[in-house]
Amino acid sequence: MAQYTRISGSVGLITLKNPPVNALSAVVRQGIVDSVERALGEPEVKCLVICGQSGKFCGGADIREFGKKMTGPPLIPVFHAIEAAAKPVVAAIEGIALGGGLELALGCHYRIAHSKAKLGLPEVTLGLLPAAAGSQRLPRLIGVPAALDLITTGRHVTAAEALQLGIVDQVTDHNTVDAAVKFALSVAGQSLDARRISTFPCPRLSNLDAVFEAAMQKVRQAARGAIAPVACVQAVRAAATLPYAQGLEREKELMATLFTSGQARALQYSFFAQRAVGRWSMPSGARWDTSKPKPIRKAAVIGLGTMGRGITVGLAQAGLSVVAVETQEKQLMEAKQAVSGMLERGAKKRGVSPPLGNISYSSNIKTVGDVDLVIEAVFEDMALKKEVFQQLSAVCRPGTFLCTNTSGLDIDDLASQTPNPELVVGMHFFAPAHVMKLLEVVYGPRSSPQAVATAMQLGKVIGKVSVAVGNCQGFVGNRMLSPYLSQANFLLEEGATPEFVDQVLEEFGFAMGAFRMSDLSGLDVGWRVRKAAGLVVPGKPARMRQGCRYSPLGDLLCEQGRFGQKTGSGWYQYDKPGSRVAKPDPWLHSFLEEYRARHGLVARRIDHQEVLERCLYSLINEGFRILEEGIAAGPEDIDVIYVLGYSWPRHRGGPMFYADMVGLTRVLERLEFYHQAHPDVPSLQPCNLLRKLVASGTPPIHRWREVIKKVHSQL
Ligand SMILES: CC(C)(COP(=O)(O)OP(=O)(O)OC[C@H]1O[C@@H](n2cnc3c(N)ncnc32)[C@H](O)[C@@H]1OP(=O)(O)O)[C@@H](O)C(=O)NCCC(=O)NCCSC(=O)CC(=O)CCCCCCCCCCCCC(=O)O
Ligand SMILES: NC(=O)C1=CN([C@@H]2O[C@H](COP(=O)(O)OP(=O)(O)OC[C@H]3O[C@@H](n4cnc5c(N)ncnc54)[C@H](O)[C@@H]3O)[C@@H](O)[C@H]2O)C=CC1
Repeated sequence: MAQYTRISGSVGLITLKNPPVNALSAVVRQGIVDSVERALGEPEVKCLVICGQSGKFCGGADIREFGKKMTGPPLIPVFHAIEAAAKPVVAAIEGIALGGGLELALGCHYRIAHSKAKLGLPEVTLGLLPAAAGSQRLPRLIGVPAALDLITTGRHVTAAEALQLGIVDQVTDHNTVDAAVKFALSVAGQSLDARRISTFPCPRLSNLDAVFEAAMQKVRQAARGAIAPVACVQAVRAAATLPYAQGLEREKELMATLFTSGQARALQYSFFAQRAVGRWSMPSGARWDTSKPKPIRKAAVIGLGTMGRGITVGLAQAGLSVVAVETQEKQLMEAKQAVSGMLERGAKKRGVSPPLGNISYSSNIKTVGDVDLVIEAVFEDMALKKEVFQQLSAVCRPGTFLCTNTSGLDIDDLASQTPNPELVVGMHFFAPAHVMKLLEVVYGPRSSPQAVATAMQLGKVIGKVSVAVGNCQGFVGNRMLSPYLSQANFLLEEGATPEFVDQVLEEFGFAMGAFRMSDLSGLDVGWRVRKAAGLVVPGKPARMRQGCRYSPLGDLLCEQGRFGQKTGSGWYQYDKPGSRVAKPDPWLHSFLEEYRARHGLVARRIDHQEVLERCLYSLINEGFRILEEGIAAGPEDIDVIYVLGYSWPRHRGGPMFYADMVGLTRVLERLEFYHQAHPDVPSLQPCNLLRKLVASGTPPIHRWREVIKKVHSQL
């Protein structure tokens, strides 16, 4: 609702009340209309202030209303009524003014912000544009280049930047509503002609075409197929070239296309999914709201390689004390330098001082005796990790949580090395660990709810989106990646090139195709895992293992020392080791031809559809198996992992959402088709849960859990 009160006799105060973020629901919109009307009708009222309850101005349109039947007054006329008011209306912005919230403020005649407030038009991140006149008012207020930046990126700006850009008129460190009331009284009675943004001409640009061409090129490059950023540029162009009323028409037209698009649905699903994963549960019944985390003040990181360094940075930046342990003296020195560099760069960006003093370095594991939690990040070698866990059990004080950053080893096996297996969980970070938002928190059968809650909470403290998953080889993300990469390799055997497979996957929206990604992460990583699993057996019939199809292509490249970018060659060639520019490699093409000839394989023409379907549907099929086994609690968990950890295009929601969009019947049919063609590839065999969902009438994704429960109850 919106509450109307009178203060100081002559100020009408409208308070938006819709927890948690005072979103503009139908009731709130109606409340604003009624309150404005009332204030304008009261002769004693000289001016109005609009604020939000609980220190939050407004989080924008109520996203939960999207896709439902529209009720209540639409936003645009509400904001026009405010702008047209004959008494000054001042927005008192505390906390947030986002999306429709900022558009509401732009409809007001003046804006006062608290110094800690954040403002922005993040609609593009939900697959939309600021269609409550934001795309038309903002360029008129701050000019085209700045508006293009804010609207196409959706970034939030601080109050200080908003003041500098001209979005707000005043910033206060004190009570914002008091400041706004004082300000409103000071301008009461003054002419409002120069305060109605919709009447402003858009500031002229001499190089208008060039500005928009450059903006379009930039968003197309970054968008990876997302349509909203493109529509945002078009809407701002309308503001720059058309009268306000016509610009609004164009904004509406563009919004209509976006609003009903699958991309907007996917992005809005993704928004809620990222919040839903925080409400985790375990098969034991333990849950987020019944398990209390322990506060972590001091942590240790063991192993300062690629991952340990990033994890140390993340912990120190969040204000924790960190003991960073590395046995190799040379590595320790290098790590210290690298970590300090990362902290300094990060601090410079945020305008704070680097928290170098939060970290103590050591080559002796005994120095971790007084920490609350340890994160082990030594080589991916079970024997070594077991040794480290035994050492930790001996030196850590009772109750210390022992976490491992393993990419896929058995958490329970590791836990068995300690007298307190309930304190052991996986904290699987993604590289670079201080940048990537995802954290898989892996519980074993003996992990306590408190250990899971503590790891989830620590993830939050260091700014991660944490997803709780069960223990199995590769957990969720890497396990699903395995059939995807296998299919990519099989396609090479059958006639495709790495360039073609990558092109199709990148056109779909991945930041990198399967082969460019493998070259970046290092081909030796998978090679070691396959060796440990007994799959790399020199001299064995190359293309079958344990009765299943197996491609040794990656192993053969590793045997040649081609580990990817780091060695200057892999699936592609690079100018020098470490270079990032992948170039097609004639050597690789001849190698593939010789390989096919050696194995009697005849190259055939493979089209886009086959590449996409085989790579994606085998990955999705594994996702259904994971749901069936209860390794992930729901499809949202898998989708968040893929969007945040594996560069799955956000505007496609995630693999399970994508399956829902394509249609489960279609996914099942195509998997059946490919499995018939490749009966020796078990990952193409549709799993029971997928069949069950189709048999139960292909319910929409938000109802899959009902069927998953039934699958469990039959086990
Ligand atoms: C606000 C935040 C920054 C807060 O962050 P934090 O404190 O970290 O808390 P969270 O966990 O994120 O959130 C807490 C809680 O709040 C829920 N929530 C947050 N924002 C919203 C919201 N806007 N609506 C509803 N609920 C919200 C969140 O889900 C959490 O709850 P939980 O899920 O239960 O845990 C952060 O939350 C944030 O960034 N929020 C999003 C802000 C945002 O993006 N705002 C923009 C919204 S879109 C908007 O405003 C649209 C417009 O401006 C234009 C609308 C015009 C509409 C006109 C429609 C015309 C259509 C024409 C086509 C017709 C086609 C046809 O013909 O049919
Ligand atoms: N590299 C990646 O992209 C990812 C790796 N991981 C996992 O993280 C772990 C570490 O991987 P990376 O950082 O890539 O390895 P890395 O090879 O870069 O670093 C490992 C470090 O551990 C040190 N070390 C070895 N034994 C030690 C001991 N007993 N005590 C202290 N330090 C010791 C080594 O000297 C080395 O510096 C592995 O389990 C890996 O599977 C997880 C996610 C992503």
